[in-house]
Amino acid sequence: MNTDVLAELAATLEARKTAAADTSYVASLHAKGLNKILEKVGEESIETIIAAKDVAHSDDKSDLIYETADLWFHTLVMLSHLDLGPDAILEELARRFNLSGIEEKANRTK
Ligand SMILES: N=c1c2ncn([C@@H]3O[C@H](COP(=O)(O)OP(=O)(O)OP(=O)(O)O)[C@@H](O)[C@H]3O)c2ncn1[C@@H]1O[C@H](COP(=O)(O)O)[C@@H](O)[C@H]1O
Repeated sequence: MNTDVLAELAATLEARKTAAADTSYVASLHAKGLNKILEKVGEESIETIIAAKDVAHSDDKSDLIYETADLWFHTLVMLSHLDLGPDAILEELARRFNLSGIEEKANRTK
């Protein structure tokens, strides 16, 4: 797995926070604000679900890969808007290694 891609994308997203909205899609999302970013996350979530459902009727997974990439990308923009990067999420996933989902849920405080 290539986590360098996430790190490189996160660095680009950070740089785009101060870029001009007319030349950068990411900067245009930041300029429109959190509601617009969340709207895109919701839209891409639905498109990913539909693509996943469609895989059941076809061997072609290319749409699912494309839509999941759109979803991950917009989720990273959301995190960046809120001053978070993929590292925090990767650390949380790593913390859960060797912890069963049932045990993890029982230990949740929220
Ligand atoms: N990975 C992506 C990426 N994935 C998807 N998208 C864009 O996300 C948008 C989502 O597609 P939609 O069909 O929903 O877009 P849309 O219909 O125009 O959206 P609305 O106007 O309806 O809201 C498209 O404009 C895609 O080009 C991305 N835009 C940018 N990146 C990365 O971010 C970097 C910085 O991008 P800029 O800020 O544009 O320079 C790029 O170099 C890439 O690495």
